[in-house]
Amino acid sequence: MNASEGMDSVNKHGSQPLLEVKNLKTYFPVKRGLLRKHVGNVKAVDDVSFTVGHQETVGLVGESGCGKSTVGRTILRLIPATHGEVSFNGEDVLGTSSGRMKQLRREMQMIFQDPVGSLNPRMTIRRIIGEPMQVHKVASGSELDDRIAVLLEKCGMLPEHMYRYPHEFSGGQRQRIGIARALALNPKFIVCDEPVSALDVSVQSQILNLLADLQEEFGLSYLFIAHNLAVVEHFCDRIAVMYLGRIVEMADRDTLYANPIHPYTKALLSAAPSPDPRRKKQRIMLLGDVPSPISLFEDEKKLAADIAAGNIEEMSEEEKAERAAEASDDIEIVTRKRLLDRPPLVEVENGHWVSQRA
Ligand SMILES: Nc1ncnc2c1ncn2[C@@H]1O[C@H](COP(=O)(O)OP(=O)(O)OP(=O)(O)O)[C@@H](O)[C@H]1O
Repeated sequence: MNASEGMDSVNKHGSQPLLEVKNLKTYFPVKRGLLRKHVGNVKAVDDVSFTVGHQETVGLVGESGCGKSTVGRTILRLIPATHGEVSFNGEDVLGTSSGRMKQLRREMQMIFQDPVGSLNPRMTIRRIIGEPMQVHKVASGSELDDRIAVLLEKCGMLPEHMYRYPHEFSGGQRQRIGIARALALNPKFIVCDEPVSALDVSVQSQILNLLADLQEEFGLSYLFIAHNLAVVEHFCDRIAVMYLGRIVEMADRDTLYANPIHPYTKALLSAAPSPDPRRKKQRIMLLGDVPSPISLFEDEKKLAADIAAGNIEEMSEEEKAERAAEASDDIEIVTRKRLLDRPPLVEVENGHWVSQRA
C-alpha cells in the first residue's frame, strides 16, 4: 500500500475523513538564467498526501519556505494545483465548477498569519465580519448585526467593537476578529495558517485555547500550519512534518514526539524548547541553509553526477563537521545535503509514516 492510498483514509473515529488530499503538487513556473529565457519550476508542493478527519486537528509543520502555506491555499483553490486530488466530504474540490466552489468556500475557510495585513484598515469590524454573510446572502439588516455581535462574543470580544476599525485593536484582538470572520459562514473546516506566529507568547496560548473551544462548540476540523513543533504539541491530533515540498514524517502527536524517526523531525524536535526538564533530548544541529525549491533540482542532479563520477572523495565543510560531531556524544549534525534524498513514505507502524527506503 502506498502513502496516498493508505495514509489514514479512515480516521480515528472510524468514519471517512472530511478532507482527503492525494498526490498534491503545486509548481510555480519561473523564468531563470541571465536572459531569463529558461523556464523552470519552483516545486513548492511536491506529491503531498494526507487526510483530516471530522473534528480533527492536523498539524503541518516545517521551516519557512517548505510549502506549508501553498498546501493550505491549494486545498482552498486560492492557487491552482499542478496535479493531484482534494476531496471534501467526498466532493472533488479541484475539479468542481467555480459556482460550486463559491458554495464550498462557505464550509472551507482560512485564518491568516498576519492579523494586521489580513484585515482591511478602511473597513469597520462590522463590515469585515459581515461582508461574507452579505455576499452569500446569509443575513442582512438587524439580523446581520445580531450575528456579528454573537460571533464577536464567541471570540472573546465585545459586541460594540463592531463599530471600530482594526488599528484600534492589539494583535491578539485582531486575530480574534479574523477568527470571527472565518466563522461567519458556519464552516466545517478551517486552514489556520500560522495563526499565532506573529503574536506574543502569552497571547499565543489564549488564541490556541479559543480555537480549541470553538472546535468543540462548532465541531470544526483544522489544518494547523506552524513552523514550530512546540506550538503544535498540545494542539494537534496528528502532525505531518514537511521539508522542501514533501511530507517526510506523519504520525499521531504522541507517537511523533515519543518516537521521531526521520532525521529532520528529530532536528526540529531537538530545537523546540521543552517545559519538562525530565524530557532529555539529544541535541541535533541542522547544518547549512534551507535550499530553495528551485535549486533543488540542480542540487539533486549534481549530487547524482558526483556520486556517478566518484567525485565524493573531497570532504566538504559539512562532511568535516559531521565527522567531528561523531566524536562528540551529545550532539549530532544533520547536513541539508543528506536531507535531499527523499524516498517515498513508508508506514513503519499503524499510522506512522516516514520517508525512508522500504
Ligand atoms: N507565487 C509564487 N511564485 C513563485 N514561487 C512561490 C510563489 N509562492 C510561493 N513560492 C515559493 O514556494 C515555496 C513554498 O512557499 P510557502 O509560502 O508555501 O512556504 P511556507 O512553508 O508556508 O513558508 P512560510 O512559513 O515562510 O510562509 C517557497 O520557496 C516560495 O518562495
